[in-house]
Amino acid sequence: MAKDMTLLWGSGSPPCWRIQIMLEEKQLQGYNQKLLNFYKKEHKSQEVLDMNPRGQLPAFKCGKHILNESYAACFFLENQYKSQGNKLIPDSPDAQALMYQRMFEVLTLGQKMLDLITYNFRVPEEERHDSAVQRNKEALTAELKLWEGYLNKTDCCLAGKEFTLADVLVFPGVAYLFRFGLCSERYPALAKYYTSLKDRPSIKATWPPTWQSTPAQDTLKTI
Ligand SMILES: N[C@@H](CCC(=O)N[C@@H](CS)C(=O)NCC(=O)O)C(=O)O
Repeated sequence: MAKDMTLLWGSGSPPCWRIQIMLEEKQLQGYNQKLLNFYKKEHKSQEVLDMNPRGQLPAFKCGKHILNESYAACFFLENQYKSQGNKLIPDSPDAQALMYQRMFEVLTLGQKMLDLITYNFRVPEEERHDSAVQRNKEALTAELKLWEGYLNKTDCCLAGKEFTLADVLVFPGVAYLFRFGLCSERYPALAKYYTSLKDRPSIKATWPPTWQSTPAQDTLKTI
């Protein structure tokens, strides 16, 4: 069945990584895949646009179904392959409620992270303001404190002891924070979460290849 799936992806992109982790968790190795280069603008190629008119990655096709949103693809795979590989939606109402809550809350964390990390790429030099950077820093710091609090209250994974869909969707963003220099000492619960999951087979097998060959950055080291 995995032979009927195609993933166009970019290295280091959290949304792409989510689908890769999901495919591993569901034992769907052997899918067709193509690693594209953002710097060469390969995500704007006709091949991608045919699957994703926004020219963004991931672009994922499963049989006749195109799923360009990482959340949509992960939910679809969990539902279609419920009994294959790891079950990622817990039955217990407590764990399920926490899983849904955290997986959607991370969209806010992701936005605040990108507001700061991508500021210089997005905003032309003459329009940049130190005060805007400072505001972005403060917003991200406040958000990270919330996540520290959440992770201090759980055992290992976001919704309890079991690895769930929330971890598939959130872990790549947390890894991205550390890739951009988040300080483990100032954010010990996030660091513990990152360390405890980074060697999970589905995550290790899909670690962004460009992160292995290029040095980490220090954009977030002062927050
Ligand atoms: N909502 C999408 C987000 C996809 C997305 O933002 N992809 C980024 C890479 S992380 C991209 O392709 N950016 C290039 C662009 O927008 O031109 C998802 O979660 O799948």
